[in-house]
Formats: sequence, structure tokens, C-alpha cells
Amino acid sequence: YHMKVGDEDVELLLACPNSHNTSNFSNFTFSPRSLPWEEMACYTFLMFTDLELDVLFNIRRETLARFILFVEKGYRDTPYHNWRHAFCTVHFAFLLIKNLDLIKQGFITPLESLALMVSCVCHDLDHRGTTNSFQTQSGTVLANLYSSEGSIMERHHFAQAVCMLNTEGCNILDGIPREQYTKCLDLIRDLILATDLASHFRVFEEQQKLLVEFQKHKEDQRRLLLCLFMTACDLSDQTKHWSVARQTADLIYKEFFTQGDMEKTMGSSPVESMDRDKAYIPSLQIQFLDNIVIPLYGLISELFPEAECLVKAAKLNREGWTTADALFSTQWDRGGHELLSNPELDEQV
Ligand SMILES: Cc1nc2ccc(C(=O)NCC(C)C)cc2n2c(-c3cc(OC(C)(C)C)ccc3Cl)nnc12
Ligand SMILES: [Mg+2]
Repeated sequence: YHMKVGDEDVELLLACPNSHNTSNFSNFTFSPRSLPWEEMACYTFLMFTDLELDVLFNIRRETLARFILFVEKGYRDTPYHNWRHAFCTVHFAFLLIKNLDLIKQGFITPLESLALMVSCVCHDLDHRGTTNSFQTQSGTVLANLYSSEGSIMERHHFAQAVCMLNTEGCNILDGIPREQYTKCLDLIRDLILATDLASHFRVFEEQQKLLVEFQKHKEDQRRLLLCLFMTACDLSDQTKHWSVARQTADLIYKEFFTQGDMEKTMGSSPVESMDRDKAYIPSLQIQFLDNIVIPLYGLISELFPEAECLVKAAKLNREGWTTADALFSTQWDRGGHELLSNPELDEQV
């Protein structure tokens, strides 16, 4: 898939509309899933230039355009882990920077904001729609490469990001002095590795201590905060309207159940959440929201009161699943998972 990005593609992207014609584009309530697929590259470009990252870090516009188009090509056509997910992730990073005023308030440096935006865009590059344990169990090439260090997929996503940056005409970091370049790449590595669910549990304890008294002049504390933002960006669909959160769950379980089917044909039995015959999505989603999503945005809203609306939205979505649960359990035997993709569900919630 590493076809060259044509110059006409670059021209097309540079000609994209210079205004976010959707007025609430910079609002937490805006859903990036509402934009047409072919406009996402252009809006990604606009977010980088809106933050003046091109000016601050001496990034040539055609290099930025070519990098974005190349990253788009670096994603596969899976139900969830595709270019649309990468776009949702980087859009939320943009929302955090704008709405929490992170740079002007000194919570993160401009270089850290660049690393956050690039990490979000690249964080799931070349995802195959399968988990780390699936790589190990089926002995994939990626497992052979990375299983000794763990976070198999995340190490691959980072390797792909480095590969993009080392591609002729795509290195958006080549205008940065050597030691800042190294620091930025080191940050991108940490931030992409932070999107491994397993490492999130390990780090979340430490991040909660941040709440006690966050010292923004300490680099190691800012790094913990950036990892927290990274997982918040990765999960951001859960802070949007119910119909978005529900549709995302639908896509994720499409991937999970496909993996479960593959595991069954390979003779191993999948975990419950990947077994279409055992998984009960409403309760799995309530658990996920209670154990991961709500605590995460809860911590962010304690550090940043402006982010209160995110916890509220996540809690609303949790209520959505209890309503769906009531609906599902009555009709479960009749509808099964198909009920999930039934738009009528959105009316009930
Ligand atoms: C709506 C929603 N439901 C989920 C339900 C279950 C799981 C899951 O992985 N369960 C364990 C496996 C062994 C069955 C993930 C879910 N998930 C994620 C997600 C988050 C990730 O990690 C961070 C960002 C660090 C939390 C990494 C990957 C993914 Cl797909 N994004 N949205 C969701
Ligand atoms: Mg990932």
C-alpha cells in the first residue's frame, strides 16, 4: 500500500476550504464522524495549521499535506481501526488543546502539542483489527518482532510512524533542530505505547496522583498528563452523543467477533467479549465505561473543570446502555447483535 502520494493529491489537499465551515468544529460536542470521508485529510491539515504547528516548527505545507495523505494510506479498511478512527483521535487532541487552552496555560509545550497531534494521527497505523494476544497466539510476524517487549501492535504502529517520517518528502519534523527532533520522536514513542490497554491500567494509578498537585514545570509530570490525553483521545467517541458511542461499539464488536471467529477456526476459544455467541454487549459496555472511560474523563475534569461536559456525556452513554439492556434483554432471543445496529435503538435512549 506504500504507493507514492501524487503531487495532484497534494495540490488537492492544499486547496481545501480554508474555513471550518462547520461552526462547532472546535466544540467538544462536535462529532468528527459526521464529516464526509474524503474531507478528513483536509481537516487534519487545517488543524495543524490552525495551531500554527507549521509556522512554529518550520513545516513546509506540501510536506505536511504529503505526510497526512501518506498516513491516510497507512490505515487499512477495518470496521473500526481505520483512518476515520485516527481522524477522530487527532480531532479530540485539537479540542483539548483549544478548549483547555493547554499551550497558553503552560500545561504542555508547543513541541509536546506537536508530538500529541502526530501521535494521534499515527497511533493505530496498519492495524489489522486484531489484538496483541491474537498476534502471540497465531504467531504473526509482528509477534515474532515485538512479543518479547509486549505492546506488539503499538510497537508496530510506532515503527510505521517512523517509516512515514523517513519517507521522501513526508518528514514534517525535518525542520526541527536535532535535540528537539529526538525529544519529539521519544515522546511520540511513549504516547503511541500509552494506547496499549494493558499499559493504561499500570499508569493510571500514577496519573491519579497527578491530581494532588500537578507541577506543570516538571517534564515527567507533563509526560504523564500527555499519556492521559492520549488515551482520552483514543476513547473520545464515548464523550459524544449516544448514537456515536453506540455506532462505535457496533464497529468495535464487529472486529472483536471476527477475531473470535478466527480463533474458533484456529481451535482456540476466544474471550467472552470476542465470542459472538457469549458476548452481551450492553453489560460489556457498561463495564468498560465504569472501569475505564468514566474514571479517565473524571480525572481530566478534576484537573480541568472545562472538561466536566466529557464525564457527563460518558455517564449519559452509560445510561444509554442500561436502557438498551432493558430493550435487549426483552428482545435478545429475537434480535441478538443485529438490534445494536438498529437505529430505532437511538430513539429509545
Ligand atoms: C467502546 C470501546 N469498548 C471497548 C471494549 C473492550 C475493549 C478491550 O480492548 N477489551 C480487552 C480485549 C482483550 C477484549 C476496548 C474497547 N474500546 C477501545 C479500546 C481502547 C484501548 O485502549 C485504551 C485507549 C488505552 C483504553 C485499546 C483498544 C480499544 Cl478497541 N476504544 N473504545 C472501546
Ligand atoms: Mg491501538
